[in-house]
Amino acid sequence: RRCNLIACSSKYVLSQMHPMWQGPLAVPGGDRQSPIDIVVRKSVFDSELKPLVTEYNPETCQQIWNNGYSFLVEYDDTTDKSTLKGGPLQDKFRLCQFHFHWGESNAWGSEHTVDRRLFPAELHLVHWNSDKYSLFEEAVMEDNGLAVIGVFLKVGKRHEGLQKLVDALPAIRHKDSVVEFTRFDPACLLPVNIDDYWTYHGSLTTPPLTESVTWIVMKQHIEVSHDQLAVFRSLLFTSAEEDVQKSMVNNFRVQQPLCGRTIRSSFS
Ligand SMILES: NS(=O)(=O)/N=C1/NCCS1
Ligand SMILES: [Zn+2]
Repeated sequence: RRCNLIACSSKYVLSQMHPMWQGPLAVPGGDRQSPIDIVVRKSVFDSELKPLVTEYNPETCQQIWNNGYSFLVEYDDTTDKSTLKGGPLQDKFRLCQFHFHWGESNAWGSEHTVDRRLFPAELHLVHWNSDKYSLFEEAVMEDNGLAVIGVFLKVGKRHEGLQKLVDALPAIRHKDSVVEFTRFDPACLLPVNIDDYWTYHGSLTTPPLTESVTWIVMKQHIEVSHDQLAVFRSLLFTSAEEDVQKSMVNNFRVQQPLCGRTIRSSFS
């Protein structure tokens, strides 16, 4: 408890040293960092939470690229074509990208956990508040700037919708590689039931780590095959020019102190 208080009370918290980010990253505030463990019995049912409304337009899908930490599928967010509203959100949020975090083995890889349960991977669909701001870069600095949907992945049957994305990965094996990627509907990656979720106020889990995120973590996971996940692990953190090639695995942040935050659930 004491160590948590130190982490929460200090003006700056040093996020876990991470080789990819060359040393500790001080983040402002530090009392609403992510990811966290979701302790189910401590979450509070909120009957005011509405169903989530996603309206994704596959035509806004543009490219897929390896940013040296994960791979991102990027969407045209110059207009309100792919949006998220409802749930805990007061405003309309625009989809800008989605990406994943995963482990070197199926035993771990997710950033959030549920009662300490780890999943082999976690999908993040990143949206910014287009009612209040005009650019992601602006929204990322504001309390109510971002909304990220987290979906856990479990190893099981092959995910047909994911395969188009998996087939594109060999073309972006190295850091900074990018290929055109169009007409992909991210709704196919959502679980059947999107009405059951946990929500809390937190931060980005990769730079700039700003405390601007309303997290919406789905209770229901999706299934992908072992082979599909293995292709994620065939990506590299390193660029083609580097001598030593490093497999892109374990690209998750260590969990952060809850600092007294309440996690609400949309289900009882
Ligand atoms: N993993 S995450 O979605 O919380 N982090 C991000 N950093 C920049 C855009 S999304
Ligand atoms: Zn993420």
